[in-house]
Amino acid sequence: MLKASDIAQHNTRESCWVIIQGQVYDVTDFLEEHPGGSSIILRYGGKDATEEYLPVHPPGTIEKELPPDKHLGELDPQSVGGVAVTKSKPEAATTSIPLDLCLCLDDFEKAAKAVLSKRAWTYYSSASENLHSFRLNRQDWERILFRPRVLRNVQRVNMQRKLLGHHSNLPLFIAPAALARLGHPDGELCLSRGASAYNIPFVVSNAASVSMEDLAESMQGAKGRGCLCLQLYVKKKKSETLASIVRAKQLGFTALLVTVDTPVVGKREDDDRYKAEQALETQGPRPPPPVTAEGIQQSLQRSSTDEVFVLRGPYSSTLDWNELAWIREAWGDDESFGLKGIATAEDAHLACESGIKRIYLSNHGGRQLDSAPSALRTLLEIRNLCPHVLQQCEVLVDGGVSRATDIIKALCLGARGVGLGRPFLYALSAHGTAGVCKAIQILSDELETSMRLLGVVDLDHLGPHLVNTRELDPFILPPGPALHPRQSRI
Ligand SMILES: Cc1cc2nc3c(=O)[nH]c(=O)nc-3n(C[C@H](O)[C@H](O)[C@H](O)COP(=O)(O)O)c2cc1C
Repeated sequence: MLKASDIAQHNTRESCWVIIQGQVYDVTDFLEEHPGGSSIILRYGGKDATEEYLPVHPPGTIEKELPPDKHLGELDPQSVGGVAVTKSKPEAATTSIPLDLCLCLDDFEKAAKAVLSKRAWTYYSSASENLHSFRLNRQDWERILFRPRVLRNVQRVNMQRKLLGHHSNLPLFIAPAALARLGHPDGELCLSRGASAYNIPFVVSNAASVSMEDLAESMQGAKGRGCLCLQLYVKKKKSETLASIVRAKQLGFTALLVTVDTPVVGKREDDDRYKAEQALETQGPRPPPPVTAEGIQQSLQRSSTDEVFVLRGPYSSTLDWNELAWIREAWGDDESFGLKGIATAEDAHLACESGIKRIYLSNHGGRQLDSAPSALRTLLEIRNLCPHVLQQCEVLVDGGVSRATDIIKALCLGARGVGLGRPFLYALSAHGTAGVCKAIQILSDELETSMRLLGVVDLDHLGPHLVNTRELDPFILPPGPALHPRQSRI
């Protein structure tokens, strides 16, 4: 048993120990490898990090990441009197907008903002650089107008659709978003319960804070209700990627979507600023680097060769079209395999040419490359330059969706289904599973009403004749010579 006062001595970069759920770990060698940066660990050096650790790591993470000899033993509970245990700050407000007053998805955003910690709000709401893509996502849906038809019998409406290999009650799914436990103690379980209750697909993030096993178990018993798919980040270590694929397969996940827009993590300044503030608070200001020609030269050289400098995040920056082959092979079923984060007609065409059957158009909620197009613009580009993709592949879209009318517009233009990320994170943060269920119910009601008002009773009757895209058309590459796979590779 280790004494709290002894553990407290190990609070530096040279020797850093943390307590998690009564167990003591030496994380010194892991500091630089930590995907969330070293400063957050250093903040808890020599202290109890349980409250910080639990919401953002699935069970077993530390055991998996650290060699067994870094588990130093148990904390002596008798000794705790002297240990400086860092509690998370009481930043969260206690009031929110009551569920009854959440009438549209934007209400959940306001409700969540009122209850989330600064850290959680920052992580969920942030987007990259000037937020151009983030804003475009929302604005572009508004630039499409409907061409509603009248005098039709719209009494009965069919909103069901086969989506992500699943007979879904609605043409929408829960998009993968990491760290749901930052928003609610049950985290992603709120999402799996909601997906199951409403029989829609849930694409689980590869960086989820609840294990795939627990999510799969939560869906059991709800026979045929909802389905789980896995979003895959290809990690630098191939073995980690393979392990995720094997686990998902064994647990009966029905589809695999490889995220391809994240060779590095985008520059989200709100997140970076939050981390810098935390580091400043605990470690004080860092001395400025010496400004000499030699020093600058060295740091430039380092930044172009040193992986840690160049690559933001733990993801593979070498993933290319050829490397996809082993991932497809490991998954073993092309019908349920897809790519997430396609943003041009060329790449959609290339994917289709390589036999990929599912293409998910997305700019990652504006969190990756700023000024990347909205999924809606990519969809319009595909319509112009390689419309056959819409026939040969299941095309999914996401980004900035806040209304069922946005979903209908996407479907009219050839998308098979539409994902929502932040709206569900906000719903679970404000009201847990009940919030997620209410958010889906709102979308379902809006969908039914809007289809009737548009004069359509079945999703299969939606088509381009029902929308006016003129406002966006001037910004979309016009139809031209057919795309060639080899040209596309350039
Ligand atoms: C907080 C947050 C975490 C996310 N985590 C992931 C992730 O782990 N994997 C992934 O492929 N996309 C991730 N995304 C992107 C979403 O899958 C989706 O593309 C995006 O949220 C859609 O935009 P919306 O939030 O406006 O609906 C994340 C988005 C947010 C907001």
